[in-house]
Amino acid sequence: MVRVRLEGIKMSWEDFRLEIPHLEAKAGEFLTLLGPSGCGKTTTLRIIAGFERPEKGAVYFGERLMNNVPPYERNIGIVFQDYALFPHMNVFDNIAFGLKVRKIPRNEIEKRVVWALELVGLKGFEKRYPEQLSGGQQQRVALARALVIEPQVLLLDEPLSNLDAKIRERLRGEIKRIQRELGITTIYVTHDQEEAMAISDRIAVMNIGKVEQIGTPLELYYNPKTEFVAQFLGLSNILELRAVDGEACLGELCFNVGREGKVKIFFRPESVYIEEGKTGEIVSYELSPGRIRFKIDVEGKIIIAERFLSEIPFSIKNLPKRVGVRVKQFSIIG
Ligand SMILES: Nc1ncnc2c1ncn2[C@@H]1O[C@H](COP(=O)(O)OP(=O)(O)OP(=O)(O)O)[C@@H](O)[C@H]1O
Repeated sequence: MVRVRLEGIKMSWEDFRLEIPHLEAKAGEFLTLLGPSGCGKTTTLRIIAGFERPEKGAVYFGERLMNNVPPYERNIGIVFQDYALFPHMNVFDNIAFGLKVRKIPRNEIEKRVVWALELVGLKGFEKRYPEQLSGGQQQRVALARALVIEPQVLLLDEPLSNLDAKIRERLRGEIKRIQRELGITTIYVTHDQEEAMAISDRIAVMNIGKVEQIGTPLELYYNPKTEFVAQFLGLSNILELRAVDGEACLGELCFNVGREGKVKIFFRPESVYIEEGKTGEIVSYELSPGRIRFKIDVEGKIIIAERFLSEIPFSIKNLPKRVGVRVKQFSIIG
């Protein structure tokens, strides 16, 4: 297990600047780089892999400075979005390739390939060719190929984005299980917030070449530091209010903020509770299995609330025009 650390990284293309003063994946950690297309996730991963040389800054694996170590000597396993298997080689040879290059003895290669195939649930597929495999199976082979060399760091660049939703969900569970089992430091790139939340120990949210915030999925979800992070991770309510005597109010809906002046208050729809009362007017609602999402107008501002159907004190057929609104968990951003 090794810690991966970036210090003072700067890199620029014509119309893009990547700037990462400090970013660290702890030893054995599953760290995800999450952000919209073009924010610099892949470039960051390529710098860690050694495919890209930053103009400034340093990459460390443990205490070792890696800047001048070429990719093939960094002992990393990499999986890309498009599998990148060799089409003319069967599964066994695809997985064995990196071991052959390293001149590992034949019997050791066989043992390791069998181990890797079992790890990814593809025992018995040795003789198949990539074209005889589904997308999900091809990606398992790519994962086995990355792991068979026993890398100290695993880098995954959108490995699931070419797969359909069901397989994507199953495979992400397996990637997580394997990562835990091997305890391998893993850096994962995705633009899918749900995937990032499901799979990561910590997430670094990136935007236009910068890391906006890093934290556990729950920290980021409930305590985002910026509007970008709040909005990127899901539906959010953000209210700009003026606090007086430590309290910021929108009509009857008050927040104890412990400060004066302008504040930006953030809360998730599932932190909003609905009760009998007159705080706001129901503008619309949407049903999904077992749940209900309301838009409620409170003093001219729309608040989104989401609850289990069993939690609201009214029948849907008999919803009142006005309801009481309470927010149980909020934070201040900006
Ligand atoms: N070799 C290159 N030459 C010029 N510009 C590049 C190069 N590689 C990346 N870029 C630019 O750097 C920016 C960041 O690209 P990068 O691939 O790191 O983003 P990303 O967050 O991984 O995006 P995506 O999710 O679309 O893959 C983009 O504007 C891209 O066009």
